[in-house]
Amino acid sequence: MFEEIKERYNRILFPGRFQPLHYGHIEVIKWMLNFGDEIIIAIGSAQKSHMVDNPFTAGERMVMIREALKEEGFDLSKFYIVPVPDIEYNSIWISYLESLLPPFDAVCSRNPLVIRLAKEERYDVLVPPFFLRSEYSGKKIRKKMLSGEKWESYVPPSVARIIKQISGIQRLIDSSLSDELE
Ligand SMILES: Nc1ncnc2c1ncn2[C@@H]1O[C@H](COP(=O)(O)OP(=O)(O)OP(=O)(O)O)[C@@H](O)[C@H]1O
Ligand SMILES: NC(=O)c1ccc[n+]([C@@H]2O[C@H](COP(=O)(O)O)[C@@H](O)[C@H]2O)c1
Repeated sequence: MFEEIKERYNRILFPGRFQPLHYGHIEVIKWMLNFGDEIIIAIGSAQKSHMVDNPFTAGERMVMIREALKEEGFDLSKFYIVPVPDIEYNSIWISYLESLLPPFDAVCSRNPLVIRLAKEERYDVLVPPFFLRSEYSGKKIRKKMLSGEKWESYVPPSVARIIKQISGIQRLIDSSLSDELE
């Protein structure tokens, strides 16, 4: 049986790490706007940066997301972009989000843990289709950055520009090195 999805939500929560924001996220955002009036983009793992899986700071990710939304022609007044540090307490993560964020009435994610936690707190969950996941994936984009392959076409131009301004590729390379010096 299909789960009931309301036709329209006031505010949809979209959590992610956005390391970095890529065109897959842009497609998910376009898709979500068919279901909701406003979107809260929660920048998860906000405390993490300078790591091979999480190279960019929450502030850098916030600027990337805002600039990309502007560049892609979205109406910024429909968006909240909020950094959210992780907590070591999954069972209260949704209440933690409720205490930090504007009220939301649905959650959009493909992450099984996020889906589970949202459903347990009785939120409607919107699961987007995969948009060209073979290419639009943070992990694959970071891998290309590390191996010197072309990565720029997978992210909006403003995101590529910001990554270059902050010497993000060198940071990623440095983050991947061990301290086992010869
Ligand atoms: N190409 C895509 N199509 C549909 N959903 C996507 C796509 N890429 C990411 N998502 C979804 O967007 C949300 C936020 O994703 P996230 O910021 O972790 O990006 P990611 O590409 O999955 O990154 P990583 O590979 O670093 O885990 C998750 O629910 C994820 O499943
Ligand atoms: N206990 C917690 O703090 C908790 C639980 C579930 C998801 N999250 C965060 O939400 C974000 C989910 O994003 P992804 O779907 O991109 O993994 C991540 O930053 C993840 O760490 C945190």
